[in-house]
Amino acid sequence: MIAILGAGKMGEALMSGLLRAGVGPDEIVVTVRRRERGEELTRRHGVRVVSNPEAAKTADTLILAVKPQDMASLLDEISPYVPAGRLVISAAAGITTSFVEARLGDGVPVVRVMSNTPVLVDEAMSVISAGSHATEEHLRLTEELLSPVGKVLRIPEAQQDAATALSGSGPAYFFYLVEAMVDAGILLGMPRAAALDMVTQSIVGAAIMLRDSGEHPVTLREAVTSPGGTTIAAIAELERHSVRAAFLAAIEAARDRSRELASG
Ligand SMILES: NC(=O)C1=CN([C@@H]2O[C@H](COP(=O)(O)OP(=O)(O)OC[C@H]3O[C@@H](n4cnc5c(N)ncnc54)[C@H](O)[C@@H]3O)[C@@H](O)[C@H]2O)C=CC1
Ligand SMILES: O=C(O)[C@@H]1CCC=N1
Repeated sequence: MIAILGAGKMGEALMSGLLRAGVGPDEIVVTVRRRERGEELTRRHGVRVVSNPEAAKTADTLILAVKPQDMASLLDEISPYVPAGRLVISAAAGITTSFVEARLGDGVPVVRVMSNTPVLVDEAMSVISAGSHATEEHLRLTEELLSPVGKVLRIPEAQQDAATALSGSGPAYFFYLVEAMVDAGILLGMPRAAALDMVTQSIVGAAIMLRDSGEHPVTLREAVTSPGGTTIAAIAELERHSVRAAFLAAIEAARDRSRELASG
C-alpha cells in the first residue's frame, strides 16, 4: 500500500502517474485537508481517502507531498504511528532528510525527492537522495515508483536545493519564456493563438533535439545563428539586456529560497 499525504497538485500528479504505471487504485490511499478535495480525488481516480494516522499505520510507503511550511505539523501528527522500517519519501522543497528523521524517531528510512509537474505527461525530472537510514533497496524502490513517470537521477543531498532551483522550478521558467515570446508575437501584430502555436512547437522541437541529438546546446544554437542574420540580431539584444546574468541570479535565488524553507 502506498499513501500520499497531502494530495494537492504534486501529490495528485504523482498518484496519477502511479495509476498509469499499473498500480491499482486499491493499492493507494491519500490524505487531504478538505473533505471536498478528498471526494474529488475518489471520484477522479477511485482512491480511498483516510486520515494521516491511518495512512501512516497501514501503508508500506509514505509519500509526503504537503507544502514545506506544513511538513513539521504533519510529521508531528504521524510520528506515533509510523512503524519501524517503513519507507518515507519526502517530496517537499527544502525539507532535508534529517528534518524528517528528527521528527519521526530513530532509524526511519527517508528518501528526499524533487520532481516536477511534467510528471503529468510522464516526462518528469525526479532527483532522489538517501537519508541516513535509507539503503540501496530504498533508493531502488523509490526509482521503481518514479521511473514510469519520467527520468530519475540520484544526487548527493547537498545538491538537492540546487536541483530544486533547476528542475523542480524549471518548467515555470520555460512557461514564462513562452509567455514572453508570445507577447513579442503580439507586439509584432501576430494573432495570439497563432503566436502561441508557433512558440509552443518551437520549444517542443528544440527540447526534443536537445534530448535526442546528443549535441551540446551551443552547437544547436550556432546552427540556427547565421552570420549577419536574424538570430544574432536577437541574441545581441538578449546579451544587452543581461538575460544570461538574470538566469544565473534567478536560479541562485531559487536555490537560496529552497535552503530557507525548512526553517518555515
Ligand atoms: N508544484 C510544483 O511544481 C512542485 C512542488 N513540489 C513540492 O510538492 C509539495 C506540494 O506542492 P503542491 O502540490 O504544489 O502544493 P499544494 O498546495 O497543491 O498541495 C499540498 C496539499 O497538502 C494538503 N495538506 C496540507 N497539510 C495537510 C495535512 N496536515 N494533512 C493532509 N493534507 C494536507 C493541502 O490541503 C494541499 O492540498 C511542496 O512541498 C512542494 O515544495 C515539488 C516539485 C514541484
Ligand atoms: O515553487 C516551489 O516552491 C515548488 C518547489 C519546486 C517547484 N515548485
